[in-house]
Formats: sequence, C-alpha cells, structure tokens
Amino acid sequence: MKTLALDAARAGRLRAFYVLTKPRVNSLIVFCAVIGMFLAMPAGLPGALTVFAATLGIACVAGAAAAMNCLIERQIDARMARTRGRPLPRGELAPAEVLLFAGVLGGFGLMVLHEAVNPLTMWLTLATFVGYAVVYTVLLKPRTPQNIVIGGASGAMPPVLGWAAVSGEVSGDALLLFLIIFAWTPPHFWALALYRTADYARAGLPMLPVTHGAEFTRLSVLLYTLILFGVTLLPFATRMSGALYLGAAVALGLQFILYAWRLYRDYSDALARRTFRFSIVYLFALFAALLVDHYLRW
Ligand code: HEM
Ligand SMILES: CC(C)=CCC/C(C)=C/CC/C(C)=C/COP(=O)(O)OP(=O)(O)O
Repeated sequence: MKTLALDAARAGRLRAFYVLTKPRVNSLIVFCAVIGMFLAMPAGLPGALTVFAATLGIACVAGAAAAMNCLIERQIDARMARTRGRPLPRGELAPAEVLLFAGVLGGFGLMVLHEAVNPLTMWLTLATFVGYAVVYTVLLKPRTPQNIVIGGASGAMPPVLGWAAVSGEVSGDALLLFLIIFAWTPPHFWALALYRTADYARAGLPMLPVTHGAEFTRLSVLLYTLILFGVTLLPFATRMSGALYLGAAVALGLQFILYAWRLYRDYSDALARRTFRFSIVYLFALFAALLVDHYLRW
C-alpha cells in the first residue's frame, strides 16, 4: 500500500517537471528546428547522429527555457485562470528544485550541442534561451505591449538553430525561415490575448488588448497576417522553394487572412480561439510544405 502511494507521488512529481517544459508549445518549436536541419541540405539527407543530437539538445534547452519562464512568472501565473494550474502556483514543486531542474536540463542540452553538433549551434541556442528566459520574460513582458514582437525573435530562432546544426553556418535561406516565424508570432499570440484580456489585465501584464484595446489589436492581427503572407512568398521568390510550397503558402495564408478579417469585422471570443488554434495548424502545415517541396524538387 505504502509503496503504491510512493510510486503515485513520484509519478506526480515527474509529471509536474514534464509540464514545466511546456511540451506542447515546444513540440512545434522542435518541429521547426528539425525542418531547418533538412532544408539546410542542398541534396540528400543530414546525418542521423547530427539530427538526433541537435534535436535532443535543442529540445532540452527549450524545455529549460520554459521551466525558467514558469519559475520567474510563478506569482503572475497564480493570478491567471489559464496558468494557475501549473506546478509552481499549485505548490507541487519548490522554486529551488525547478531552478536545479532547469540548470541540469539546459546544461545537458548545451553540452550535447557543443560536443555532438557544433559550438555555433550551442551559442545560438544559448542566446535563444537568454532571449526568451531573460529578455522576453524579465525585461519586455512586464513593460511593453511590443513584448511579443521583440521577444518573438527568440521564438523564431529554431529553424536557424536546425540549419546551423547541419551546415555549421547561418545562411540567407535560414534567415527567411526566421522571418516567417517572426511575422507569425504577433497574430498567433494576439488572437489568444484577445479572448484572455481579462486574465492579462488581472495579472497586470501590458499585453496589446489591455493597453490599446480590442479593436486596435484586431487591426494589428490583420496587418501582421498580411505581412506574414508577403514574407511567406519570399522562399519562392528567392528560388529556395518551388511551386508546391507556393501553393501551400498561398492557400494557408489566404485562410489565415480570412480568419483575421472576420476577427476584425465580426469579433467573438469563440472566433479568436479558433484563429489561435488555426495559427498553430498553419505553422505546422507551412513548415511541412517547405520540407515536402524541398525533397520533391530534389
Ligand atoms: C514570444 C512568442 C510567443 C508567445 C508570447 C506565445 C504565447 C503562447 C501562449 C500564451 C500560449 C498558450 C499556452 C498555454 O495555455 O499553455 C501558446 C500556445 C502555443 N504556442 Fe505560442 N507563443 C509564442 C511563440 C510561439 C512559437 C515560436 C511557437 C512555435 C514555433 C509557438 C507554438 C505554440 C503552440 C504549439 C501552442 C499550443 C500549446 C497547446 O496546445 O497547449 N508559440 N503560445
Ligand atoms: C532554446 C529555445 C529553442 C527556446 C525556445 C523557447 C521559446 C522562445 C519559446 C517561445 C514560445 C513560448 C513558450 C511562448 C509562451 O509565452 P509566455 O511565456 O508569455 O506564455 P505563458 O503565459 O503561457 O507563460
């Protein structure tokens, strides 16, 4: 009986550490990094060991960054309905053990990148960690409604990390992939912020709908979705990608613009929620299209 209770407690703690790494958000982060690895090969496949080590290293550092964000924001998270069920506000884990967990996980990830991939990828991943855990979480998020526009730069790094892991450099093509996620982040986040405005206001965070109102935020979502459409045409314009990619980018982009237009003209929380969900499907599908196009052309 006693062993069973102990096992259940241990499983609960393991689950709490897992939740801290924000596995669902990071699944898309890692997916984009892996696509970057394949696109970096002009022909053929990247080495299996490089792909494995780079994926493991990037996933561990991204998980550590998420855990640091949960640690730094534990009091803010306790005030928001969406986040108050996280392990730290619930008291399931102590701050010191989360710091240790993030340090060990992040340190392990950086070591794998340095030893089994290359130092450039390790340094870029460390910079991404600092960009999210310090620049975005500590400096920008509590201060400016442009927090996610500037902080989005770290979220846009994963394909660049993947590219650097395989090629040992950062090329213009990799920067196009960066630009796509950079332009995608504002409509992705502001769609959610629109139906979570009360939560952010309660937490005292200056998100765009709190500081500038819903209508301005809806217009901003629409404008960034149009910018995103233009940016997603660049891989075709520069001949990095072919017609198959172009077809997918146009079809997905028009659908995103339609969501943003309807959100602007005819707002409802349910539509904002659907737009946010679509933003995730959109990025998965766009990066999958880049990959399929790359190998079909080859
Ligand atoms: C500064 C940039 C970003 C901000 C502020 C942001 C914000 C958010 C927030 C608040 C959520 C809800 C999370 C939750 O309820 O636990 C979310 C979900 C999500 N985000 Fe982002 N995000 C950003 C960048 C990214 C990037 C770069 C990616 C991937 C490339 C991404 C992928 C996702 C995914 C997949 C989800 C859904 C998670 C789920 O289904 O539970 N986000 N994002
Ligand atoms: C090393 C590496 C590849 C790191 C990538 C990590 C990274 C830049 C993630 C950005 C996406 C993310 C978790 C946003 C959550 O925003 P939030 O923290 O405002 O959301 P919250 O309110 O749910 O905590």
